[in-house]
Amino acid sequence: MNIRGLTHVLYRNTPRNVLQSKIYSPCMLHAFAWTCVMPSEVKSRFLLLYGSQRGQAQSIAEEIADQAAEHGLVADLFCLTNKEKYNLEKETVPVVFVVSTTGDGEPPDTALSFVKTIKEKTLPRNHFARLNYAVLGLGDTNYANFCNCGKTIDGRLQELGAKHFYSTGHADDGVGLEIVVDPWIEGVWEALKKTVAEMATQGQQDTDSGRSLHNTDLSAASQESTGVSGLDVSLGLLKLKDSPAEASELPKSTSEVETRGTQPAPLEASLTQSLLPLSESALNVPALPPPFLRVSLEDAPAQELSGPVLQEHHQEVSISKAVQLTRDDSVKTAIMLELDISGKDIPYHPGDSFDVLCPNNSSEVQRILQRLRLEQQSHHHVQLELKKDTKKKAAQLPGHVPEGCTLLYLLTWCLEIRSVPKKAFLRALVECTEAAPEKRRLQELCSKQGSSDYNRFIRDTSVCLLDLLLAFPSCNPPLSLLVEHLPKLQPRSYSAASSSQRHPGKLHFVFNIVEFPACPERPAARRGLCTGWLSDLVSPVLQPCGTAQGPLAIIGGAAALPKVHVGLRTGSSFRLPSDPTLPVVMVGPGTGVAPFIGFLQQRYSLTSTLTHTHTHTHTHTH
Ligand SMILES: Cc1cc2nc3c(=O)[nH]c(=O)nc-3n(C[C@H](O)[C@H](O)[C@H](O)COP(=O)(O)O)c2cc1C
Repeated sequence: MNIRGLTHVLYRNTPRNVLQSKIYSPCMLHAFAWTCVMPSEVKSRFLLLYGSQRGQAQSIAEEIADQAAEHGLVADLFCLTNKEKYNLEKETVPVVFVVSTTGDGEPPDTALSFVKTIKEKTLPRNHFARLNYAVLGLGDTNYANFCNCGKTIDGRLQELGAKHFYSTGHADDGVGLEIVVDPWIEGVWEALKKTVAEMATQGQQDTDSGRSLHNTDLSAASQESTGVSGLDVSLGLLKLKDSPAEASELPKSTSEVETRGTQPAPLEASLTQSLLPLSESALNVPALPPPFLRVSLEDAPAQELSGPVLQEHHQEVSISKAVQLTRDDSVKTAIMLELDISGKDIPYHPGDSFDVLCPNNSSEVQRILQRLRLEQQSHHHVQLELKKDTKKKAAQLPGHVPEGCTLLYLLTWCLEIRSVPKKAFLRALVECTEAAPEKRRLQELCSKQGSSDYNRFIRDTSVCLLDLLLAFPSCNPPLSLLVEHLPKLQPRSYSAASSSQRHPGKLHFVFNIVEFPACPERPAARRGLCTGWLSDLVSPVLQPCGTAQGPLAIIGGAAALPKVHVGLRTGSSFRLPSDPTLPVVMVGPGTGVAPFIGFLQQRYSLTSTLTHTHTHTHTHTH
């Protein structure tokens, strides 16, 4: 029985709902039938052609040929110069080109004649209509015409009707060929196997339709032989059941086969997935930032630090009061905190702001430790050293990491783990990522071509290191990379919402608990770093006390008042005009009205400003 006959049997015996489900298309049945009748021990071949000046393209092509057997394929490997060995016009298998560029964007000597031939102006537009090919171009971005030979061959084959079966790779010797070459080779096998099968199916269809054109009797005989009776087809993949169908519903045209891509195209781009053209584009990725730190962990007994890294002007103060300003069903929870600054040197004025030193979220720290597989060493002491052979200019030990602090302390109080990773960090993460598609996506995100995806999926959604580690599970960076790339954990600043004249020894500030809802890039919702931490600090001591209009909760007795570290920010010029007769209009969004409360208390010695101002704000912001 021929392929078409077997396809027909499969088709007639496959339930309609299975066919309609798009899981098994008629086209697939056809391809499947082809694989059924193919002798399993015969390896599928493909043609592998290289053009090389100094041997790199040749050795990469040889490497591809060596790996082919592992994938059940065999490569016919030739240098482009050996034209008598191949015939692209008649080729019935996929063709892979590996070509470098030399001189000033010229083809290597061994590819010159091939390029000249395909550039021949007399060639018709459909000259290579049957050709399925992929190009791996080698070049160097330090030269003006990057990968020009690969691009020339690619462009001309397209003009002459050939089709890509796999995206073109442009590898840059300037940053390391392997950045593109390795993932390109890893991905080519799947595409090759599919294309080999599709071309074989196509070849068979062409043969069959050729036969039917020339011999109608043979066609009739073949249709007879496709009757179910007398055939015993048993397949594990498909559950066969009688279901009559017309032979005319079988795929007939070549376009049905050709329009199927080698991989299902994603519908939407995401943090981990790009769309065309980016997914097939050549990438300009930044140079790999040179590593400069050696980080070791020591299990030596030493005093463990606790609390933030303090500077001179930072002081520890108690939270003496907390008032929840909004009701539970409000869009945002607003809280006013009163700090007891009596006896401290914090000479603030309304219009000033001050820093609150907050730690990273402990569960995020734990999850990073887990991902780095360092949970067991969280209390080990971190030793930092500059790499002696580092190529980084003016490399320095990070000043924000205290000597000998523990790993837990480092991640809790020193590094901004929520910071949005810069492109250089993404570039460095590429090197620690195993899976080829993840590697490629990280390359895209740090590349020039992937800039808008970077903005959309990383910067605008405030994606942080942990989000990336979760989205790219085969990315396993060493601790040193985190210390090199994560910036110093910054304090968060708040405006004073009180006047020290009105509240001597006290400092008020107001904040909303910022919620970042879950999104595809960040599957778990999270709260603002400092506001989430502050609300956790006070919530155990908040006691409900609300009336319909008044505050809902207020901090309980003097016991167990939480402490925070703060520092006054100097140099503010945000002040009320000194002329008290001057009318002032104050406009601010939400908790942005905080400094105005201080101004009003200062000027009018108001006591109930907070609630009034808040009510007013509410009206305007919702
Ligand atoms: C003399 C010379 C000229 C080159 N000119 C270019 C060029 O114009 N464009 C480009 O992208 N790469 C250029 N390259 C980089 C090579 O294409 C790249 O190093 C490639 O990996 C070499 O592969 P091969 O050893 O197979 O020739 C040039 C390299 C050399 C040594």
